[in-house]
Amino acid sequence: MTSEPADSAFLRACRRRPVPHTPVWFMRQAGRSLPEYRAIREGVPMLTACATPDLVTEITMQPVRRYGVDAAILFSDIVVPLKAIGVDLDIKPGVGPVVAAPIRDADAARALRPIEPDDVSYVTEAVQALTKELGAVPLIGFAGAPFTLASYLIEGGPSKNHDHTKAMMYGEPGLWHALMDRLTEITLGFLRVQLDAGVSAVQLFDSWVGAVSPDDYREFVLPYTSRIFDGLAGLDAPRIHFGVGTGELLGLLGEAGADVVGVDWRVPLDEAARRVGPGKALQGNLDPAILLAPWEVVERRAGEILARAAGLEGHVFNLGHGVLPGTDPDQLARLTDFVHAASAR
Ligand SMILES: Cc1c2[nH]c(c1CCC(=O)O)Cc1[nH]c(c(CCC(=O)O)c1C)Cc1[nH]c(c(CCC(=O)O)c1C)Cc1[nH]c(c(C)c1CCC(=O)O)C2
Repeated sequence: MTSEPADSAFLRACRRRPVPHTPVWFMRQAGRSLPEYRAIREGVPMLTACATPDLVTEITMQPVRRYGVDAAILFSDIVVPLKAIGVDLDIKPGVGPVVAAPIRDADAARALRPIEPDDVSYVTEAVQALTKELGAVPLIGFAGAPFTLASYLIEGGPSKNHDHTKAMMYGEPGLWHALMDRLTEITLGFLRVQLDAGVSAVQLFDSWVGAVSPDDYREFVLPYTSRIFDGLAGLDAPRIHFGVGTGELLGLLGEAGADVVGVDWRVPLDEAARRVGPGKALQGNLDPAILLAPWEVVERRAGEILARAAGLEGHVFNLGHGVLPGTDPDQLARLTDFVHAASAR
């Protein structure tokens, strides 16, 4: 039995140390797939829930109790720090973040001020309560990466092609870099608040960055993600970097400086390891849609992922993206047990 997060299989795998079993957690493990989540959220808007420490604590704990996953992830959202510094936005059920006045000019970009710990005191409070309640189970903090935040701010909401975002990137590079610079400071500030409060690891979600080419990533995104990981170096807390559709960017994600690279389901883990390069642990990468198939299919596919990961120095089992709301929680419970048993050494 371990008693400190420091000895946990999750943190050991992130650091590429030997583990008793492959650790597992699920992106969006807290959320609509859980009946106890739907019950507690009834009548409470998403951003209100994120700003209420008791609710954050309870919702974060729900999947830990139910599944026995190897890590908890703070219940929050990538737009919480933007709301906290005064951006007029909301999270619409079934849609996602919606921004009242999309940012398309320099004045609007200049209005984005750095975040102070007092802006998100509810996050500090929730993290402190959670680290007590979790005991030996590590808590992952997170933030949205500048590109993904920029996309929501510039488009005004979810977007398929990120047209306005790219129009600014290519057409007004000065404005783009000024906006990314501010978002980098906000992201760093929000992650530091969580680290100061006691999270054991952090994940940077650059969910939509798969929309750009490698050359454009290097010019328009890499300077900022690198600055974030450099700013969090030497802290003892592993840094995870995740995006969707990043097959062609994996080498650059490795360059950005995280300890762990999250991989979606499009690239097998052994091939992902070659693309990311040496010295990194990998996280992933079951297609969340597979959980909608019968258990026998889930088991076979999860076994294939463990086999692909067998030669890696550090592997954290996860999905390639978040749990789909229609997922049967029993599938996730069985999957957690299966990964633990099949990887036991
Ligand atoms: C792009 C992004 C967002 N938010 C997030 C990302 C990056 C991860 C990813 O790529 O999925 C990050 C996020 N959002 C949420 C978490 C909680 C922690 C977890 O369990 O993983 C995390 C890590 C809670 C949430 N964030 C949101 C929900 C659903 C809100 C609800 O339950 O009403 C949850 C549980 C809302 C949200 N917020 C966002 C979207 C796309 C949505 C879904 C909209 C919908 O389908 O209703 C923006």
